[in-house]
Amino acid sequence: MHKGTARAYTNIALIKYWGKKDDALILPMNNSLSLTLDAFFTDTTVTFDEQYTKDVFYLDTVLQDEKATAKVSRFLDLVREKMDRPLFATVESINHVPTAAGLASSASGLAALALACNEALRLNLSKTEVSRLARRGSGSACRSIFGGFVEWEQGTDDLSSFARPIEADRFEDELAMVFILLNDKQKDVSSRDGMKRTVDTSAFYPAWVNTAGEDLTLIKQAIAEKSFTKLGEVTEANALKMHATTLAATPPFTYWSPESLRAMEVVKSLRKDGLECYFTMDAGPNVKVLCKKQDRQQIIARLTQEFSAEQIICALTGPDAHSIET
Ligand SMILES: O=C(O)C[C@@](O)(CF)CCOP(=O)(O)OP(=O)(O)O
Repeated sequence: MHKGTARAYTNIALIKYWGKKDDALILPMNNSLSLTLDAFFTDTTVTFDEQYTKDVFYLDTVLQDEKATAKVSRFLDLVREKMDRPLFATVESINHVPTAAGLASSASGLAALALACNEALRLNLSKTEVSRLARRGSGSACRSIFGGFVEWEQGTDDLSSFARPIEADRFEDELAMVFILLNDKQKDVSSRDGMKRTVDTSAFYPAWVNTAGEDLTLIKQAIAEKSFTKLGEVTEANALKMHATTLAATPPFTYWSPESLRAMEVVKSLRKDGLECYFTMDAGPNVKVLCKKQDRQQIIARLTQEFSAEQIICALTGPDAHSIET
């Protein structure tokens, strides 16, 4: 029996990954850059055992169905390629994410699974190699191997596509991200399906790829200069451009709900009142507010006038993924 447990944290992209150059290897069209956060993380235990006759997957102690287990098995097959004697495994993931949140925890989940496999099988993979492995599970997961600011180098093949931490002289410690959780009934298009439809059909998509490269340069300058204004402006603009591509897809779609739009307007009015903050959004209706750590209490106070307290969750920057003793 080979057992390992690891913890990995959620990351939110400031420069988005939105579109694959290679679906099978999960190679992106552009580099992305994210901030790893401390408030949401996944603990994953993987146990490989000669006795097991199939892969089994528990998420938050609930036995998962065929489809969810198949996704984990596809990932485990990558690990089994590295084993002299391939074994089946039991995977147990606990998401420390508010369940009502509907927050995508696939990034922290797959990152934790990759690191847990490295521990269980004593593969002695470097963090870069674990990031590369996690990428094969879910693109954004490769960024959750590292804490703070992280850049995913798009690369040109499996070997050259992985994430690396960005040295920022602890600028990340001056920041906070306040989540506005807007649970909408509508079934969102998954990020995987959404980006595929966009790449395949959206007239706006080529412009997105071009400007994403420029935005990355600008945001790295902002980090180097510790300019929060520049960081926020580029982050907000990049998210708006990414979401604009979905409107020109066939069939068109958007992740924005009426409440998302209201939340974005609230962020703009906070800025007008001198409380500097910027929003970003991913493949769902939730709105994430990037602000200075020192302003977070004032911003939370204003947001709880507009939304209920349980909809507001504050995160600070988070650490590298790491193994944990169970
Ligand atoms: O995180 C970002 O850069 C932006 C997004 O969150 C969406 F806004 C994309 C996440 O995509 P992911 O779930 O990693 O897709 P996969 O590779 O098909 O599994």
